[in-house]
Amino acid sequence: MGAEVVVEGLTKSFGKQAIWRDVTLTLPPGEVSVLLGPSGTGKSVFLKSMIGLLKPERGKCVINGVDICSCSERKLYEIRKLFGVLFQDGALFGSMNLYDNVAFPLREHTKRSESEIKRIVLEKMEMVGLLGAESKLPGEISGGMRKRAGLARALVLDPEIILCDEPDSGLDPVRTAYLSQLLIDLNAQIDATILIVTHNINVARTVPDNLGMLFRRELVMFGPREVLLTSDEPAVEQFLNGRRIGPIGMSEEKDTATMAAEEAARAAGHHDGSPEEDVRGVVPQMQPSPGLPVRKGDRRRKDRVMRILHNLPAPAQQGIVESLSDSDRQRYGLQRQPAPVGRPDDTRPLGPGAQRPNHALSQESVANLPRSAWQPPPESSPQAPQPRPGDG
Ligand SMILES: Nc1ncnc2c1ncn2[C@@H]1O[C@H](COP(=O)(O)OP(=O)(O)OP(=O)(O)O)[C@@H](O)[C@H]1O
Repeated sequence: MGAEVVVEGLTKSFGKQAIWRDVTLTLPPGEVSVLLGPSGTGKSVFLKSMIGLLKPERGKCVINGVDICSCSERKLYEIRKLFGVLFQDGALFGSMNLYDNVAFPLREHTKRSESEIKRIVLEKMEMVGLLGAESKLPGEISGGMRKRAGLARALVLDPEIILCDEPDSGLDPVRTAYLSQLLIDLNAQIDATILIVTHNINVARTVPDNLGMLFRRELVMFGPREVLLTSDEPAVEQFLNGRRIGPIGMSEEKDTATMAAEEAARAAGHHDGSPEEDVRGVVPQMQPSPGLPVRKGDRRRKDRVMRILHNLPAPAQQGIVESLSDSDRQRYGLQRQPAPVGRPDDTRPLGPGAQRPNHALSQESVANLPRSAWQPPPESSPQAPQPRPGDG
């Protein structure tokens, strides 16, 4: 199982420029998480801080009991071996063919023989669908192939934690879907903890177990994907829907006068090309390809989320409960829920022509949810995590 990453109160600035402050989140072991955020909010800086390439001024990032923000260089070197990182552009060496690029970390960090290296390199290249392209130079292949080669290289040291910086950048929607599938398949195969940084809403909606967003130098939220996907937080709603109307502006945030002027223009009938439909709401999560094992992280995640279900906002509860299979419902002792009803108290204005998602739980449904922290049946999941203090 992948390692847990516990980030507490992390704060980073460059000189006088504050990037983000007091970021606290946990990447649960073996689960897939996505971090969203407008351009320039410091998502890449966050990834670099997690592997100790940048030093935050305050806070901790604890992996296997080691705080990588304050540990020795030697410890950091050891901890870094747990990571596989897919950088935005693949970060391949332009003068090396794909085989040598993928073999690089093995030659650099291990004492493996060339025949062992060959076995591992070919195995990972097969995993990402690049077998046969070993002798190509990075300049001779497409952007999607470069990403996959970067992923193969990130995998050769059998990482427990995989960080992906905008794996979709420069890829068309179809290649992005294939790459997303590859990451979910990988998670099913090796149970690694995965963090993906992206702007891609489709990836955010369909891939992760957990979803968070950076905005205005803070982590707006981080938790089960259903919480963010059904959130009424204006910045989240604007970002998910890709609208101009809202607190996010061209240079990250808007002043109130600009927001008021945009609202007035909209009210006067100006259509700015933003999508009519509100895409918020929980959609089915991407599953591993047929024939692959089920994701262990998925089971652990469901158990974890059911323990904290009663603490989550009602729309998120609704999304979680609706996505449970019949056998899940049995496991958690849930009755089939009656059809959801709309939320009468939500009267905030929506974008032009947008529909409010109908995702609130009825009072009767809420009454049917477990009232106290749920625990996995001991005989069916002996290794299920125990509730932690504060979970419920
Ligand atoms: N080494 C550095 N020195 C000084 N400033 C930096 C450094 N690295 C990043 N920054 C600044 O930190 C801010 C956040 O950059 P970062 O690349 O993390 O944003 P991002 O959210 O990943 O953006 P995008 O989505 O456009 O890739 C930017 O203003 C950038 O100029």
